[in-house]
Amino acid sequence: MSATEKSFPVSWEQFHRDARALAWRLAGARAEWKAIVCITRGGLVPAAIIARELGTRLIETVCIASYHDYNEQGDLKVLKEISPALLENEGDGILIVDDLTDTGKTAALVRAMLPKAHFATVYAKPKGRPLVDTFITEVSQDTWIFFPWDLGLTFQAPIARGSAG
Ligand SMILES: O=P(O)(O)OC[C@H]1O[C@H](OP(=O)(O)OP(=O)(O)O)[C@H](O)[C@@H]1O
Ligand code: HPA
Ligand SMILES: [Mg+2]
Repeated sequence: MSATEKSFPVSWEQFHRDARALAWRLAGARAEWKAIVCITRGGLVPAAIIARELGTRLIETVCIASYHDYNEQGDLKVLKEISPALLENEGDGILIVDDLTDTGKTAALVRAMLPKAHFATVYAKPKGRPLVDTFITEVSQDTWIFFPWDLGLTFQAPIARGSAG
């Protein structure tokens, strides 16, 4: 991915609110989803919240890794594929969930596995946006989203001291 200049830190409360907002939209898109396929690891957290809101009990994972060192994307590696039972009818009625789409490479790979599934992410950047059916918040391509599970409480330098700290 390209160099990121801005940061968008997300608290647990904000993530919960945004994932719940996504669930509201998905509830309006279809009466019932056959299953949720979540893209690990980031998709596990919104998938749990959405499954709770929509009453979905069948949850599958597709395990993909690509960002190895902070914001450096390497080759996409599929560590675990989707169960063949869920690949029937090209994924019609299946909901794919991830935390975000950035370049769209992960979304394109999973979309090819389930072409008729509905793809939902909590956050989207412009390059990935066309690959997603439903999302909540868009941030610019040069923004890095910091998820609550990657953050801790640290001292913040006063604004008057400037970025030098
Ligand atoms: O649109 P893209 O540029 O493909 O990037 C988006 C993907 O990158 C992150 O996953 P990552 O591969 O870092 O693994 P993780 O979910 O285990 O953190 C994120 O959770 C998305 O799945
Ligand atoms: O902006 C991001 N934040 C966290 N993980 C990511 N993986 C790709 N882009 C991002
Ligand atoms: Mg991921």
